[in-house]
Formats: sequence, C-alpha cells, structure tokens
Amino acid sequence: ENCLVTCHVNVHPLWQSELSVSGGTRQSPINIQWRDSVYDPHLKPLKIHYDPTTCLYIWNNGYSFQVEFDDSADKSVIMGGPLENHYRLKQFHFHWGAINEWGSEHMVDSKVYPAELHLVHWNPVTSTSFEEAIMENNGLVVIGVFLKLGAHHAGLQKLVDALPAVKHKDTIVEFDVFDPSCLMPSCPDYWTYDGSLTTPPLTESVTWIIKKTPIEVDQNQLEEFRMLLFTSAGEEEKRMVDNFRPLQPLMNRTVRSSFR
Ligand SMILES: COc1ccc(CNS(=O)(=O)c2ccc(S(N)(=O)=O)s2)cc1
Ligand SMILES: [Zn+2]
Repeated sequence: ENCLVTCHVNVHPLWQSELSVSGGTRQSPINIQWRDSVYDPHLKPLKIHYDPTTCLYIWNNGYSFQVEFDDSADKSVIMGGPLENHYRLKQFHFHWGAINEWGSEHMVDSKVYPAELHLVHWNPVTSTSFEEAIMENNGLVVIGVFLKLGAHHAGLQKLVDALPAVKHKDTIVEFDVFDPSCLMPSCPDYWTYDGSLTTPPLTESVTWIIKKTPIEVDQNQLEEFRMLLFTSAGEEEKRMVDNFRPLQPLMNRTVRSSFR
C-alpha cells in the first residue's frame, strides 16, 4: 500500500552533524513521558515579574530570531518553582519546523508541536555575568512554551510584524516595550528537569521548566517565522526552518511535575 513517509532532514550545519557534548549525561531536548514524570509537592508556583521597558532589540543570529533584554539589574526576573533564588531574563527565541507537523525541541509523549519558545534566564547570585552563567552548573533557567496551530495570538503579532526587518543573519531592529508574559499560558502547570543548552556550547547548565499547556498561534504567524533566513544578505538564500536539535537520551534523569 502506498503510505506517506513524513520525515525531515535537518540541513543547517549546526544540526547536520549530531552535535553531542562528549560524555554528556544531561543533554536537551528530551521526550517527556507524562506517566514517568513524578509529581513533586515541594515545587512552588513559578513567579514571573517582567518589566516591559527592559526589552532592547530583536536580531537574527543565524539560527533563530532572538529578543534581548537589559539584564543589568533585577528588573525582569523569575523565582519560585524549583528555583533556589531569582534569575534574570536575558533573551527569548523560538525553534520551529518547515511545516506544522514538527518544529518543537521537546516532545510530550512523543507529540511534536510546530514551534517552541525559550525564555533564557541566568543566576546573578552564583554568576557575575550571563557568559559566566552559561558555564555554571544550573547557571541558567530556560522556560519552554509549546506553540500550537490555532487562534491568532495578538501579543505575538507585535513580534511577527518586526520579523521582515531581521530577515537576514546578523540583522537587528530596535524593539522597545514588550512584555513576554503575554506569551505565557495562563495554566501554571509545568515539568522540570536538569538539562543543557540545545545549541553550542551545549553546556549542561540549564534547569528546564517546560509549561504543560501550549499557546495558540495562527498559520500566518508561523509562516512569518519561516520567511526568515539562516543566510546573510548577498548569500544564496536558505530559509530559516527546522532549527531544532534532535532528541537526546534521558539517561539517569527524572522529570518532575508541578501538578498531579
Ligand atoms: C560566550 O557567550 C555566549 C555563548 C553562547 C550563547 C548562546 N546563547 S544562549 O547561551 O543564551 C543559548 C543557547 C541555546 C539555548 S536554548 N535553545 O537551549 O534555550 S540558550 C550566547 C553567548
Ligand atoms: Zn532554544
């Protein structure tokens, strides 16, 4: 019988060769098996306080588009959840696919979403800078939010409208007053586990907090992500799609849930 084999081949150099930290024991992303996650009653609600005026600019760094924040003070911070202290927001970015059938980095019971948002925070108590925190054990906290195809997302649209200005690698556009809290689902439930960056330097410095409930975005908004380019102006154009890392082995880790 004829069956459609859907597959995708990551063509971007970054993901072409399966980049793995030699001897890595806590790499990301992973497939979260809901039934294997362990409810932890000691997990507190996550507290998020973002100051919209700390938003600086958007830029295309050659594997995603990234919104950078002023992290010179404790203005945009998260605390609670599995965290011992507060962490400062440094940047957020997304990963997505060429089509809606794939795109997220993490999976839930092998379910893939068309895109995933990562909000990257660093620990100003144990590190003196973001660059230092990247190398520290649990120096970073990344909140992952799944995107699913559905209703138009009004908060995201402000971001989408700026994307044509950062079409090419290493382009930048000013982006002021944006509150990334609008990209958070209202449901407080999350999973958490110890992992790594999913792009170089792949350091095992991340406490991951993955929100259970996805946010909805519409087809046009996803298509706008796919209009971006991996390539610089003047180079042969390569569409920025499939910028996600393959699943990594869970090894000796337990995923905890904040909910029963
Ligand atoms: C040495 O200076 C440096 C070194 C490396 C970076 C990369 N940026 S980063 O560390 O924020 C992240 C890489 C991958 C992330 S993911 N997909 O896991 O959320 S976050 C920036 C500055
Ligand atoms: Zn990411």
